[in-house]
Amino acid sequence: MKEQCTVRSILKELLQYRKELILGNIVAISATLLVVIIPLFIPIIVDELLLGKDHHFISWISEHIWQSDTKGYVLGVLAFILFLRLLSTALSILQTKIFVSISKNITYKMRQSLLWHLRHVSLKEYEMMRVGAVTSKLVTDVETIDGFVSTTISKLIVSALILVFSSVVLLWIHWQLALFILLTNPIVVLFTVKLSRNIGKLKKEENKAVELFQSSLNETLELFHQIRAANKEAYFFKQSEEKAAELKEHSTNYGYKSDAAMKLSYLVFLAGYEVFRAVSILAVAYSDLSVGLMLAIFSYLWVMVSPTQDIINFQYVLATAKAACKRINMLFEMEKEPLVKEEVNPFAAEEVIDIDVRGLTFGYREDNYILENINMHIGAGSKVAIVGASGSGKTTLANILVGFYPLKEGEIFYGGVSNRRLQLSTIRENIYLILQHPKLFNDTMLFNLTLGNSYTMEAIQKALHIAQLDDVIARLDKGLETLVGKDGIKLSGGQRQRVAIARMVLSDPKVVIFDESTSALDVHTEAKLFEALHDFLQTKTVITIAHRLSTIKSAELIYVLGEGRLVDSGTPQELLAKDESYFSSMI
Ligand SMILES: Nc1ncnc2c1ncn2[C@@H]1O[C@H](COP(=O)(O)OP(=O)(O)OP(=O)(O)O)[C@@H](O)[C@H]1O
Repeated sequence: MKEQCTVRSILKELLQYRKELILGNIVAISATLLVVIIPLFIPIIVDELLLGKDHHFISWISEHIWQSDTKGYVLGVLAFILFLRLLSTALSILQTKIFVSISKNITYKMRQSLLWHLRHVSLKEYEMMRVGAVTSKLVTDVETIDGFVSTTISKLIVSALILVFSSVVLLWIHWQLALFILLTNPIVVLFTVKLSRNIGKLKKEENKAVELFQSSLNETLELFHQIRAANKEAYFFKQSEEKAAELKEHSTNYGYKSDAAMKLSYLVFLAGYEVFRAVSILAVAYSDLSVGLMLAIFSYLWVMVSPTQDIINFQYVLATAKAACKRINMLFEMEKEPLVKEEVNPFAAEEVIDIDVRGLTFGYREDNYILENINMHIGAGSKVAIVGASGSGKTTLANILVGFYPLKEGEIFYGGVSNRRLQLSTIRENIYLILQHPKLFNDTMLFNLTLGNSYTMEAIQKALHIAQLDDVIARLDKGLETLVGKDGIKLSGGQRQRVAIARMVLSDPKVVIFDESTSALDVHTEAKLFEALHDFLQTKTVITIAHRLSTIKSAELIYVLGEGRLVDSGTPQELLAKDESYFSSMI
């Protein structure tokens, strides 16, 4: 599906199912025709068997099929009508199966393309994203589209055909009466077009209220631990309750107003129906219309009720679909990561690579630079540290190096290839950033280590050993199969950091960036960890960001950041030799 939701794009998508649509409509039309012809039997039976008027039907049956008395003919026709209804029901079940699978396929594709878009959304968009708002669009709004698609394909053509068929029969029975009925019908449709516009707006407001409620609840549940720690449950749940109350308001508004609008439209139709009935009785009194045919007209008027209502409702469904599309498009409008045509992949080679940063200037907002004119060289296989006061831009620099944000000013060369010629995802695949607060999935320890990739048990054991986790796993009741709880709540901060390190070992990247990744470990465990990591990191380019001297004392080169600028650099010995270096102040 195209990355935009419009009624036109949905209809275009529908055309992909031409064959199924044609088959479904043939089945649907057959199912309807079978029931629509039933009212024709009534006038014939009434006129021929009760009023003695001849329509040549009974005489035809007695001549070609079988001879019987009144009772026999009535029972025979009854059996035939029941058979028609049974057949029609079977066909309409088949029709539903065909149409439901088309509409579900279309909405599945829409969800698929929304998920694809979300997967490629830039980190900047993601940072401001409200999860509840996104899920409500993916669930509620796409469901609204589903309603539109299924109504359109299953009802529109069939309803139109029934109306045409019934009109032809009415014209055949009594053309003056039929013209009167057919010409007054559009008034109902016009009346409903007006009403449906407002209903579309109400639906949009209702879906928006669902979104706000879902966002608020999501956030409250996500941060429940923090909320409880701050003893703020009452405040946050009250907020969700308020959103639920607003949702109630909007749903009530939409629920009863849309129903009232449909009922009003139906009332106008029924009023017309009563008028037509009265006029039909007059037609029997003042023209040659027979009582049997008058009953047939009544039946056909009744046959027309449901398709007319479907066509009326279609306008409401169309209005709500347009509203849902507008909301879905908000997701499609989210900026994606830039697409770069990649010609060379410096990471494809076996060797370890260097990183060269030239004139890097960056701000999360255009008017506020966090990093200014950074130049640094990180040699292939070297061990470099970045230090600086809190807020000086170290994490921002790490995020840029690992390809989280596209660059506007300056360039970074990875193994001699500019970032402008590389997809951000390629950079991320090869450079591993270990965060200070790694996120864990509410799944098993094993899943949190492998993230769904398959590794040999030997590789996993080795990674656990390097990350100083073997004792931790041994103490867990189900070992690697132990569930770690929401965001790894069952593990300590230091254990979570070590899980992230084990993940990195398993993924075996070319470059590793530690961003305060061992800050929660005691100095003794940290030392043991780096000792175990020593051989593994030997062939990799390593960048370490830390506030603690113990973490970076073995670095070959140290860069010092101050308020977004590179203020100093050198070996630990060189920096220590200076009286006023930031590095000296760490001791
Ligand atoms: N995603 C973001 N959007 C907007 N501003 C941000 C974002 N991340 C960080 N900043 C801002 O950028 C500045 C530098 O933050 P950064 O996290 O890079 O510093 P740091 O040196 O790593 O600090 P610390 O040592 O405390 O981790 C801060 O002023 C922060 O408010």
